[in-house]
Amino acid sequence: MAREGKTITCKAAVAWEPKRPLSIEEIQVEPPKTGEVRIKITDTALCHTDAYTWNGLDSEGVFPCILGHEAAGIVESVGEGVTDVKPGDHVIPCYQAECRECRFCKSGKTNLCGKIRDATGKGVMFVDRRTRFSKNGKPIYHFMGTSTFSEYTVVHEVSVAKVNPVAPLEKICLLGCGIPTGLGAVWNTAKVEPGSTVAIFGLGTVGLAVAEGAKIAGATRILGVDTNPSKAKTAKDFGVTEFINPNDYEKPIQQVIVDLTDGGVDYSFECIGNVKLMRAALESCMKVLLLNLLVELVNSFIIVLQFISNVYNMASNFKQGWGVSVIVGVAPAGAEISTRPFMLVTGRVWKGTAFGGFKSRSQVPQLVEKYLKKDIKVDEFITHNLPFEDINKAFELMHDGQCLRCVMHV
Ligand SMILES: NC(=O)c1ccc[n+]([C@@H]2O[C@H](COP(=O)([O-])OP(=O)(O)OC[C@H]3O[C@@H](n4cnc5c(N)ncnc54)[C@H](O)[C@@H]3O)[C@@H](O)[C@H]2O)c1
Ligand SMILES: N[C@@H](CCC(=O)N[C@@H](CSCO)C(=O)NCC(=O)O)C(=O)O
Ligand SMILES: [Zn+2]
Ligand SMILES: [Zn+2]
Repeated sequence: MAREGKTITCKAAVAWEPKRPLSIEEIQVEPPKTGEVRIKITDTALCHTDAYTWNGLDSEGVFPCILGHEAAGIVESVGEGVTDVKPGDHVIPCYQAECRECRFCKSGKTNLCGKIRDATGKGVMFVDRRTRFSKNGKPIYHFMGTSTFSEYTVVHEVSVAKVNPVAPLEKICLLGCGIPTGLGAVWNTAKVEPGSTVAIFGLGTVGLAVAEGAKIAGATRILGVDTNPSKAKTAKDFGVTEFINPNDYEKPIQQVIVDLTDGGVDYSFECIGNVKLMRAALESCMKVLLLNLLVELVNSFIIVLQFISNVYNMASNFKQGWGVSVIVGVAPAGAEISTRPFMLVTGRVWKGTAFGGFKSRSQVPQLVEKYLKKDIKVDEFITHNLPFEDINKAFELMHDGQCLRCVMHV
């Protein structure tokens, strides 16, 4: 409390420039201004997107900056006008804001908020377009409005989800990005229904959360695609029913999936960030050929009841369209997707998702409650724990394909 209103000097992992190892530095963190909250970060994990920006692949990347956006902590102090949280509250900083007042928030059509997005994209705070971080007077920019690779960070009130203090911060930090993204891609964006067939490209935390979400939604076949053979066992634990390594096949991966599933899947999810695989995911979706339908009909005459049931199923397939493919992965700056327009004309639907379509301040606390009731997995995604000082090792672990999530205790 004694630090309230004063600049704090603390440790942070600074990204001075792309690809240069993060450097643990003593930095200055200014007090929060109007509508802002200063948080003591207790635990932070590394998401692939941090590595992506650090690699210089993000068109919005501003350096020097403090990366990190999957974390939990305790409110240290609040700026003027902040009413939603107070010092001592347990919180998850969210990279997607929810102001509940802007056109986007009120639309009911998106989980994205327009209020502070422009400022967070430029690495500054909304109220004065300046950064709260510096080292000996040199500004250090914010990242995704969160910058959790620091003992203390300043975020906008509209980006703070207040959570049940009973929940362990060292676990629920993961609910700041990867897990909600995967679950929400299935539940909110694709709206997978029971009995569906699903294909997931990329079995990192996001892809495995998609698998878990699909299993909970009642999908009966869940195909998991990854070039890392060691993912086969983990994938099964998260609900994947068939593991596919594209390197084991001569054919393009979409053909492998179409052949395995009698025409394609109902839903596919790209969780890698590779535009070629985004195309493959779309083209893995169901194509119902007229010939298939005729064969089905002939077979159906065998038993009248079966006929009625098959006709009903086919009719519902028509109503549902022929497959929804959701882009979750974040592609490098400048990359573009392509496919034959015919793929869409004949019924496939291409969608994308940010934070799984969840409204951050309202729904992250609900996900924490789900975790406490053991309705969703979280602990199982934590494969490594490291002291904050070893943050560069977390990047190496992710690069080597050895880890799902590495939590750093700050
Ligand atoms: N849209 C969103 O809101 C959102 C949120 C979080 C993460 N992301 C993005 O989702 C993606 C996944 O994130 P993550 O943290 O799970 O990453 P991760 O690095 O842990 O997992 C990626 C997986 O893809 C596999 N892979 C890589 N190249 C492959 C290939 N050519 N074929 C098949 N498999 C391949 C890897 O082996 C790994 O298992 C990233 O692009 C990340 O930036 C998006
Ligand atoms: N800044 C990049 C795009 C990065 C991106 O797409 N981020 C995802 C979240 S990744 C979380 O790990 C996202 O939600 N985007 C929507 C948003 O940032 O508002 C670029 O400029 O291409
Ligand atoms: Zn808003
Ligand atoms: Zn993330």
